[in-house]
Amino acid sequence: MADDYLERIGKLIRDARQHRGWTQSQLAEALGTSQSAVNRIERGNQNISLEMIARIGEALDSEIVSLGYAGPMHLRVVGGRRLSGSIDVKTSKNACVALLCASLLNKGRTVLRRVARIEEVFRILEVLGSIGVRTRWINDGVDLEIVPPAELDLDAIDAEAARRTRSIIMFLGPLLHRVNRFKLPYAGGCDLGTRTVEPHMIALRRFGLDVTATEGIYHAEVQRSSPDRPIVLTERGDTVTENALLAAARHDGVTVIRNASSNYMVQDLCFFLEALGVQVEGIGTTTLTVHGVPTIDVDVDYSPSEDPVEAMSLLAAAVVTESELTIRRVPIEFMEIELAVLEEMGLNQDRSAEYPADNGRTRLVDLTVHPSKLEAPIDKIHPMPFPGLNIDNVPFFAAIAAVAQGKTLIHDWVYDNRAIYLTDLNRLGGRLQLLDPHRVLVEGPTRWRAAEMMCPPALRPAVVVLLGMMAAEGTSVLRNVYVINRGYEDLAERLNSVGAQIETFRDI
Ligand SMILES: CC(=O)N[C@H]1[C@@H](OP(=O)(O)OP(=O)(O)OC[C@H]2O[C@@H](n3ccc(=O)[nH]c3=O)[C@H](O)[C@@H]2O)O[C@H](CO)[C@@H](O)[C@@H]1O
Ligand SMILES: C=C(OP(=O)(O)O)C(=O)O
Repeated sequence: MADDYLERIGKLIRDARQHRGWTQSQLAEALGTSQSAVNRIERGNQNISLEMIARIGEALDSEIVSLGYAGPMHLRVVGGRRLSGSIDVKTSKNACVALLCASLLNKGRTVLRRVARIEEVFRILEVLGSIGVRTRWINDGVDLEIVPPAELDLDAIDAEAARRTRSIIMFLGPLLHRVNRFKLPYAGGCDLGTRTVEPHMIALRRFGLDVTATEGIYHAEVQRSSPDRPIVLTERGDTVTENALLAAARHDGVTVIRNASSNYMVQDLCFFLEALGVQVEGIGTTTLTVHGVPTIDVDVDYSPSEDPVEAMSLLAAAVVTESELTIRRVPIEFMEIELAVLEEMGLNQDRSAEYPADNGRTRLVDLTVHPSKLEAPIDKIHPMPFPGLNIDNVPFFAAIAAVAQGKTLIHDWVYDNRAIYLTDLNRLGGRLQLLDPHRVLVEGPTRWRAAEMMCPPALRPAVVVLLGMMAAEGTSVLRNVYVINRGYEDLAERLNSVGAQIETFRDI
């Protein structure tokens, strides 16, 4: 961009900011950057991306600089490049959304450290903001502060934001302690086939919540009651376990939850509840005993842990690009089975000594992946609830199997649609055969070729396609990557920092 152009944009931004009555620091906070960066932008001394112009336009609600915010975001990938160096894993989407919902339990101020700046979190923040919860990014946009109002304004709920996430379902647990009657829009999220919320209703009914669903709205009525015996979950699902925990946290008494998920996000939520003064026994097991407290009013400061699925994604990026890459801050307990399978496939990797995550509980390692000659595994790849191979990590095995010698059977029994989207890799030269909606046979190795295509409407398969593009020589285009931004913060920029060449652009 020519310098005078930068200066002109800088002036427009300054005018729009002043028109809004904001200081540079306030704008910086809204953008998650520093005051000095805003100052440089306004003086035209900072190269500024279309992406940043779009975000400023959005923050200032200004037509003048909203030019770049016209359409969906796309990625242009120059593939065939080796990655090198090291990259940090960010905090997990799934813990962050659960903790945001959990903040509704607390009358006090909640601070969550190093929250991933991802679309899924933004949607929940929009919903929280619409019902009167004050949220703001602090410490240069790194941490989140959440301050609830005395009364929530549930009638004002931002239904559009709510419908774009599935996590909104986790409002039910906390809300049943605050209001006797409320409405919530249906939960949305990725298109992965049928994902019922029946297990949530079955668990929460025990606390006196009755929900009828009509025309895209859940109508909730609460006549608070005590579960008189252990709650047995009908599925060992993550968010259903979290919802039961959230309901139990402010239930005046002891609640036992059986067939609970002990997955990473559930553990993070348990640690957070403990910080709120709710004792939880059995963390990491399938029976959780919750000593609820009727009123929670504490100023709490908590650091959610790192994302094992992001760790798996970065590992898969290294494997398909035949790179040597160190992935730092890997929550090893939640990657062990994946790594054991990959070792059997021939992956050459080494790990640092373990060290604690900022929550003081989760164990992390730095993992270095070396270029390896991989063979297809003898047994099929299939997920199980933790401690099994993580359901969200299964799609990454499709990309890895594509570079391994031989045939790998991937069986995603969990989701109706997800395995189907993996066959998008065929557009990039992959040889994947869909045996039925849940099983794909991947034949490797692959001679990748560049292509232009739409993102599949599911987060992990979309990233798998991106990985294929990174492996393919030439320039590929991946269109409409909102679904990736739902779960990954600045993925393109971060991969570029270790040697990828991915450009983000928008239709203007
Ligand atoms: C915000 C969040 O944390 N999302 C995660 C959570 O979603 P969430 O907890 O919403 O997962 P679902 O309730 O949709 O469960 C996933 C699928 O597995 C099936 N199922 C699940 C458990 C079980 O014991 N038996 C069974 O059949 C469900 O019927 C469903 O089809 O868990 C999923 C499964 O780990 C992950 O993919 C999501 O990333
Ligand atoms: C399926 C996923 O998430 P969600 O439950 O948010 O749709 C995922 O993280 O891969």
